[in-house]
Amino acid sequence: MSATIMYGNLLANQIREEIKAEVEALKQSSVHPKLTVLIIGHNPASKTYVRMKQKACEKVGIVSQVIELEEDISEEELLYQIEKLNKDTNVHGILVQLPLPNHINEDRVLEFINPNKDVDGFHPINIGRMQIGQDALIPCTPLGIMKLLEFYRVETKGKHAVVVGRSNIVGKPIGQLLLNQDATVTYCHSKTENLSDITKQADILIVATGKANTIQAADVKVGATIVDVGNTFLEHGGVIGDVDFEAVKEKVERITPVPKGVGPMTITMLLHNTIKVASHFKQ
Ligand SMILES: Nc1nc(=O)c2c([nH]1)NC[C@@H]1CN(c3ccc(C(=O)N[C@@H](CCC(=O)O)C(=O)O)cc3)C=[N+]21
Repeated sequence: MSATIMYGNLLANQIREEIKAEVEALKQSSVHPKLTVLIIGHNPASKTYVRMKQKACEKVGIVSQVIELEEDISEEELLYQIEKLNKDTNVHGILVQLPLPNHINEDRVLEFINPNKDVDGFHPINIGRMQIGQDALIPCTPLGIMKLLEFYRVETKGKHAVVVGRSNIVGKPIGQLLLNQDATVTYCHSKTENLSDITKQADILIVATGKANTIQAADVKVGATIVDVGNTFLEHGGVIGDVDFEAVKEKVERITPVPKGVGPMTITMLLHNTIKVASHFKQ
């Protein structure tokens, strides 16, 4: 039996068509959805991601503005830029591209964004709302993964979901969303002992370590569903995930590829969150 490859780009394209129609409808009621991205410094990966976000916005008719700020900008100046966007009624979504330079306090910056415009879903208010199951802006990668699991009819209720990686932007929130959908969730991380013993028990395995080859064929259960969140850029071009895809796919029921797996869903959920905010501006 060969695995189903869960192509995020196919579902992403389908959802983007729906979003495009919703943007059209919003424009009919004089709301022009707009996303503003702040990018600080010259991280090449950040530039690539921001360009992808801009292009995706353009394709569905969302206005995208990118504000490029110098690497040595002060935290106060950055907060001032955010404050202007918080107040600007034409701006629906605000995204501060991460990582930030070391001299800037990331927590302070993320908390400064108006939670109702926080299309990344990184504000403590949104994290709290999500945790208690209230309506919230949900982080894009976890939300994209949930949509992908739903599309491929992956049962979560009562299943053992193992999350490898505990970042605030992927690991922690995807575990919470799976729990909210009645999965039994185990978190693993860099200090976990006997990692393989735990990942082998997973019905659903989410791998978000940012390290290539974290998961090999021996680390998965036959028939499992594997979601690879990794995005490591190779020196000579190309991008790979955290899972040894070729070997693992022979053993499992479903697996996401990299590229064309989770990544395109992340960007699509950014568009989704932006029109979610914009639709609140409709009278
Ligand atoms: N405030 C903030 N929000 C983010 O959402 C955010 C961030 N900072 N910092 C960096 C990470 C990373 N991230 C990705 C988005 C798309 C792909 C993606 O689409 N990747 C392609 C491959 C890359 C390519 O084709 O060049 C794919 O998987 O098919 C990957 C990674 C968003 N991030």
